[in-house]
Amino acid sequence: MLTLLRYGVRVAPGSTLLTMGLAVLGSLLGMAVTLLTGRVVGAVPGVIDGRPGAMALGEFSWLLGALLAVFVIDSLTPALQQLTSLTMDAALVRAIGTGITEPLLRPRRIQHLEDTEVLDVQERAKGKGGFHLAHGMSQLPYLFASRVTLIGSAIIVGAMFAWWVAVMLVAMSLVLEWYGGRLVEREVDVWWGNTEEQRRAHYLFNLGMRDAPKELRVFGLHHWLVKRYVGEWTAGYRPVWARRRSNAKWSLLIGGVHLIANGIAIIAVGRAALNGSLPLTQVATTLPAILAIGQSNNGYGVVQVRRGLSAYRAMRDLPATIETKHPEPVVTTRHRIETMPAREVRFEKVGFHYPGSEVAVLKDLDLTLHAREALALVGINGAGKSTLVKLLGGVYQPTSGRILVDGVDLVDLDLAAWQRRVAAIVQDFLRFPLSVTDNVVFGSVERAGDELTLARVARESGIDAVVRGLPKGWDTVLDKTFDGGVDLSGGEWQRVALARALFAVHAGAGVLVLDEPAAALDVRAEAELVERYLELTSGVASLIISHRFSVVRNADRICVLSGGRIVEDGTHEELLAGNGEYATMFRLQAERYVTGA
Ligand SMILES: Nc1ncnc2c1ncn2[C@@H]1O[C@H](COP(=O)(O)OP(=O)(O)OP(=O)(O)O)[C@@H](O)[C@H]1O
Repeated sequence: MLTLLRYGVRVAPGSTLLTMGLAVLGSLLGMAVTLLTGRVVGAVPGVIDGRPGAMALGEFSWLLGALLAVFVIDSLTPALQQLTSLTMDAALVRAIGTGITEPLLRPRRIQHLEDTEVLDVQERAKGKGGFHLAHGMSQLPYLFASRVTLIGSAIIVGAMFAWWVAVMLVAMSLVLEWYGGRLVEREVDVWWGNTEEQRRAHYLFNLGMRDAPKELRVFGLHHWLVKRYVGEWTAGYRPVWARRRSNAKWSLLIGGVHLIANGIAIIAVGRAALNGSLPLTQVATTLPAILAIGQSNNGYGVVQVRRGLSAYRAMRDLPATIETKHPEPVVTTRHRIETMPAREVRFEKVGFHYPGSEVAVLKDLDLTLHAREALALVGINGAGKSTLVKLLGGVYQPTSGRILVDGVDLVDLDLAAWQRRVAAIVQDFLRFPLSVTDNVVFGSVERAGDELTLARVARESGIDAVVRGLPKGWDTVLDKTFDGGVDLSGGEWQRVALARALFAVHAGAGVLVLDEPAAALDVRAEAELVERYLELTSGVASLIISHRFSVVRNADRICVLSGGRIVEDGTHEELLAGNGEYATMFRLQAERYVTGA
């Protein structure tokens, strides 16, 4: 509790302290109500009979007034506490969100995102089984309050009646809480997506709600989906119900023992009252205190806090785990990256296999991309073209060999600065559900307000015509689920992505990578792109990857990637004359077009 409290105070000092303060105040006021009630009840017979030495009516009225005042304040604190705890919660959710995402986003490479240990810590930080750190934090005030109530009420029972009763009740309450917590924990573990069927049910639910609206209708899968979902869901929750049944047995047993302990305490108080050894005030104070101890256990809260603590520890360990396993390169040398590459980017005997995989995607690959040159890279599916782009962008590091930019090894360059020099449209480029402007200027967010460049790239990429047709022009949100938003076609999106890359180039990027830029374009748009390709990329080193030879043949130079190496290198004409892989692939494609015609 104290660890989480410290975290809360660090992140949201005001609202955390207020929330905890109000929770503890609520408990103290509750106990004050118990004490005052005892005194009021104890004083009543004397006041009615007007016994000598008994409380005067005036004093009694004050006592009653005090009880009422404390009761009213006690009733108001939960509402206040809810307000402050909502504020605390908002601050915590924000802090936890950045606490988890920031360490994952910070590294310039992405190996850590495929590291199972990092992924595991990240999963735990997010809160396994839905037990988010924020949930743990939200239980903290109740747990603090229940502890204060437990201790305070035990003192009341001990001081006013008998310490053995107080000790017995506290021990029973803690045992019940501990055991209740264990039962909750076991049920939760079975509950939260831990069965294969639950995961499948979850997948089917998303399929129906979000992922496949068109296919489900086209293939008439509606009834199949509902039936399958119900089947998987029912099967998935069977272990949960089995666990619940077995839990209920134990809950009844331990709850029974707890009740017996409470019963013993109440009978003991009753006996003492009847034989005259316990005055009425003590009786009226002790009985509610006994009940308060009985109710102060909170097994669910304990589990929430315990799991919240484990999520907190994982979140705290996440940056260190990433830094230790995937240290960011420390750059000691200074280079003028703003002008790189002035001559070339050279892959020198580069070998690469993905983390966790033994398969070498690239083997001793040699390739030079000259400054201001348009180089096309071709190869069959899975040849490693996109992988090569990832290495060029520095998101992965070669497992052997090196990549030299103007003779400087990429590992000796400031990676963040180098990545700003590379503008790329990758195959699975991002489609931000934001305005068209945002989608384009994200190419170089520092130049976001540059209207001239925006207009220029709109012309060059051909999205000016698209934007003119949108209801709010550049401000239109590119996602139909937002008010006034629209959905673009695949080809229109591709132009937006092209505009984004061109925006980056005009903002100063020195390398332009176009990975399948024409895949979703219609024939005319493709022809336009091809026609303007060299013009668009003049002045930068550009690498274009495409299976369409109409796009590729215009490049200054074409390289064929096969078996992890560059096996052919030359102009379109040279490669055709060479009669190698390129010529075969080209003729196959050309033949199909000719036959089709
Ligand atoms: N993250 C990854 N982890 C493990 N293997 C991967 C990963 N990404 C790609 N691969 C493998 O690397 C090989 C090369 O993939 P890559 O995407 O670079 O091919 P490509 O030439 O771009 O193919 P395509 O023409 O289909 O786009 C493939 O065998 C692929 O399965």
